[in-house]
Amino acid sequence: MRILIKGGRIIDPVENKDKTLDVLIENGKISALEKKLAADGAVTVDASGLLVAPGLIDMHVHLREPGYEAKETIETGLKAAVRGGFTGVACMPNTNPVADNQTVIKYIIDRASALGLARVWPIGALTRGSRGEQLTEMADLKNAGAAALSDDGRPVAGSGIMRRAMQYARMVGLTVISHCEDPELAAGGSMNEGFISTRLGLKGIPGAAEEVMVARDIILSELTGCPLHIAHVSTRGSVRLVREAKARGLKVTAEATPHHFTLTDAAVEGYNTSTKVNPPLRGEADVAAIKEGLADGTIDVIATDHAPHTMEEKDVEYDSAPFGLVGLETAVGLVWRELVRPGILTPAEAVAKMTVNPARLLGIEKDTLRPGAVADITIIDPSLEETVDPLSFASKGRNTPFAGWKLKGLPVLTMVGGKIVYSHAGIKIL
Ligand SMILES: NC(=O)N[C@@H](CC(=O)O)C(=O)O
Ligand SMILES: [Zn+2]
Ligand SMILES: [Zn+2]
Repeated sequence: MRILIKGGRIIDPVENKDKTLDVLIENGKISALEKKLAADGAVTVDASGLLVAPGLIDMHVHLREPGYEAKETIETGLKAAVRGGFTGVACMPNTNPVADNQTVIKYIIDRASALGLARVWPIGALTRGSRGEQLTEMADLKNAGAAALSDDGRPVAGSGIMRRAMQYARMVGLTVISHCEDPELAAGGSMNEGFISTRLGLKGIPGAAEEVMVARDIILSELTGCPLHIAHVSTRGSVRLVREAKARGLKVTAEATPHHFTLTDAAVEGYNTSTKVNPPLRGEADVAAIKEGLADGTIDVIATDHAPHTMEEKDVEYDSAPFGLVGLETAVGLVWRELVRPGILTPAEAVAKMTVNPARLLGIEKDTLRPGAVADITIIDPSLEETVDPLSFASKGRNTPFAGWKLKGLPVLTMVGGKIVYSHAGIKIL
């Protein structure tokens, strides 16, 4: 099987490339990258006017299987991933049972590879049952294929256990991904603490609930030498703490989600439970700081924190709804709307935050379009515009705050290992 992608603008942040070239794919690999390639008998994709990037990676996804298949399965989650332009995702361990042992990690890997959609890198739990009490067998998790360690979904409340977790994670060579939330400061809250929470009569979660833990984990990363990645940064103070940590040369990285750089807590007015997410949507100064952090490199990664829930679970009073919103199928459109078109990031910078940067953190090689590389490729049409329709999602989750939004700049083809796993109806394949 040979595929020729013709006339696209190649964006390869690793090779520092941004120019119009043809790409030939043979036997699952990129075999040539040149001007005006000819390949008789090859399937040809007309990519004129389109961007051809290394396959996008979303390093923060909740696939929900095993245990919560009513919310999502590995299959529906990966269908959503490829439809969103992602050739690979890292999935969080807050399943049932928790991914705190080899069996669950291996199950996820086997199930995903049998599907042949996007690649999956499971993240193992830091503590047993993510209960924050006893460490997991981290070396076993790594041997089974865990790409990083996290108790995401729950904060690690105790500083002592977090310190020991980082010591062991460092020994086995895995990054710790931290969901930074002080449980006492956040207790009972369902949205950002501020003027709007007061007006809506909802209990707030202060930015400080995140920031005290970001500060703590940076201090523990320095103490232990363990690489630390801060999940879903939502406040100006967190951005500042990460910036300072980097300036001091610490091994600290961070991610931001599309919802946190697009929406403020004003979106909660109307009590749409699809705006209920942890950490909560924050204020305007926070959104501005996240954009600044993305632009100046403080925030290395864009990740969705795709968190599907059923309609029944979300169709309740705001304060009793579960936290989380889906993101896989709106991510690229929001990146283009909020970051690329306004000039906050170049296309290559945006692509780097969704390819090589998360890949390096997870210890994955595939992140380039250089000949010889595995053909994981995402094609984006910067001028394609569509209205977000949750009913058309491949995900089981319909819980998006972006329903009805017009997004421009969308993925149109996703290729994994030389196989086209998603293509938009509008793309020309001959
Ligand atoms: N982000 C969320 O609001 N929810 C996530 C958990 C998490 O990412 O902490 C979930 O698993 O539903
Ligand atoms: Zn989290
Ligand atoms: Zn999460």
